[in-house]
Amino acid sequence: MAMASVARRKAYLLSRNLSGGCSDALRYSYSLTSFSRGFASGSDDNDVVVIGGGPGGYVAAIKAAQLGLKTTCIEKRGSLGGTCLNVGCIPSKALLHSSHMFHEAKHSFAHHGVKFPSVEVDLPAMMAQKDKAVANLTKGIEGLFKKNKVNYVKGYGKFVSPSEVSVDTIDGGVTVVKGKNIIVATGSDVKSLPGVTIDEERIVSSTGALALKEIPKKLVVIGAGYIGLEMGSVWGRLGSEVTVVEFAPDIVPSMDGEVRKQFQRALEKQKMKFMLKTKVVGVDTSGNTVKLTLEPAAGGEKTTLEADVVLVSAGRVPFTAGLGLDKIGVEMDKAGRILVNERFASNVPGVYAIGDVIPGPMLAHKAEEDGVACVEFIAGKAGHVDYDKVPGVVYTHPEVASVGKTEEQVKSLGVAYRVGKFPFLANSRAKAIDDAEGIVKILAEKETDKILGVHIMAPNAGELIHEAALALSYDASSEDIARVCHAHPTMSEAVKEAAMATYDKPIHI
Ligand SMILES: Cc1cc2nc3c(=O)[nH]c(=O)nc-3n(C[C@H](O)[C@H](O)[C@H](O)COP(=O)(O)OP(=O)(O)OC[C@H]3O[C@@H](n4cnc5c(N)ncnc54)[C@H](O)[C@@H]3O)c2cc1C
Ligand SMILES: NC(=O)c1ccc[n+]([C@@H]2O[C@H](COP(=O)([O-])OP(=O)(O)OC[C@H]3O[C@@H](n4cnc5c(N)ncnc54)[C@H](O)[C@@H]3O)[C@@H](O)[C@H]2O)c1
Repeated sequence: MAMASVARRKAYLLSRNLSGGCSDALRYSYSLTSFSRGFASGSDDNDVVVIGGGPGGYVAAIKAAQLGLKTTCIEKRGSLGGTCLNVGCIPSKALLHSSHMFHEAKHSFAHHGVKFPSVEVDLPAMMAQKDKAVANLTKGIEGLFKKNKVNYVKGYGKFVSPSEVSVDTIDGGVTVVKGKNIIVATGSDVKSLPGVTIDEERIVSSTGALALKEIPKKLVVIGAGYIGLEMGSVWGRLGSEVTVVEFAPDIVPSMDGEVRKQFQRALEKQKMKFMLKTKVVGVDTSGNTVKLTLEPAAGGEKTTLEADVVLVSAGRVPFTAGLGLDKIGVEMDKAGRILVNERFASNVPGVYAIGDVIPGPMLAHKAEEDGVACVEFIAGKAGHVDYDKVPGVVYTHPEVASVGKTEEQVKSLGVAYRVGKFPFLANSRAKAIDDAEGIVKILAEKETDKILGVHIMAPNAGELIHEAALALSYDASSEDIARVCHAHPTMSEAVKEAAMATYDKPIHI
């Protein structure tokens, strides 16, 4: 049965040549031979040991167990879910939602005919709701481990050999966990900036920004990326004056340029200030406020900026401290990322790596896909991840979501293309709910109409993008999307109309 489904998948992948002719068919052919060190049979050894219980690690562990492999997951923080669940995706989305509700209540409800005398923020209650969401979800993963018979060891793991991990357990003991195959899923940590010392009170990383005890009057954010804009939005909505200092000429440099411009305007309307092409060259914490010294990125006259709290969000770096990778000879690149091949195998036989600790987008869903594919390869099955089709979402309001290539990337490839756009101002659902700021933009190959990239700015862009992700994964054309019947009235109709605009004409504009 399993062989039949593998054969079907191989025929499918080869026939479709899915990701631009490179990875899928190739990855499949790797998967036909198991490069793993084999599986445990009756011994105490594990088939798979996973170091790190984040979205990459815990998903890999569950999938490995589901594939019948004896599996142990080692996690040092005492709770599962990694950065994402404990101090990342989930708590930030909880605060984004709560702060959005406050902002709506204060600024939009009356317009909809919903009035009450006053609205105020109860910050401890907001934080408690966030903490409850995190606690429930981390416990949920422990439940999934039990259900799938994944052995869970709480402690700090380090390699003593390519098949043995010594764990300093959180209750003070030491234990050695042996595995035929070991997956490193140790994630990432905040990138520090020279001369800017994070104390998680006045100079905070995202972790501190998720747990401030008071709403800062002035918040300065260093870095206009995902974290800076999301956490800047949270505190801006709650009343902080937010200034974002960005080294590059643009916010979220990886975003489609046209959508980015509209996005920046939307954030500026929400009173977020931007200082682009600017770098922080000094920080003085001696007074009651933090004083930042700034300089144009290209050099020039220095200026100062005061803040009650400074958020350092200038990127993240792979986390491999104390793992002993050098001891077993695992190769890494200059950025400290573990180098792996198409099967997530490092240069050391039996040692694999997934998620934020390897090259690729630092996103939870990408880490999960890595985890599943990695253990499928270990089990001798077909694994599949296409980094060109990983959606990205900035969860501000409006949200910005994209999948595939930006217009700048398409241009640089020299591909002849068409663009179809549709504004939410012409979408009936968006108008009905009075939340119509945004656009859908589709890029398709001129000759074949094959979709190359989709970019959406909309209140719920993070949900809308998956129609596009599916289309891209199936090599669909814009006409394929346009000819699918979309329910009315929905925001999704804007995707259909943008698709119509790509190969022909939209109806409603
Ligand atoms: C504020 C914030 C918001 C984010 N929001 C989103 C979002 O909305 N969507 C999204 O897709 N991504 C988001 N991310 C990124 C996302 O969190 C990461 O891409 C994702 O967590 C990576 O998963 P991972 O499993 O590779 O690593 P991690 O989640 O970092 O997990 C690694 C785990 O390994 C453990 N570990 C490390 N070393 C050892 C060791 N030696 N022994 C034992 N355990 C060890 C760590 O304690 C950690 O729990 C956000 C990140 C931040 C910081
Ligand atoms: N919604 C999401 O999916 C989400 C949310 C949060 C975090 N994340 C992930 O976490 C990672 C880290 O987030 P992040 O926002 O820290 O990084 P980022 O890479 O998204 O953005 C960092 C920004 O800081 C700028 N920068 C770098 N050095 C600087 C300096 N010295 N001065 C001023 N600006 C500087 C960069 O040009 C960039 O715009 C992201 O790569 C993202 O993948 C994802």
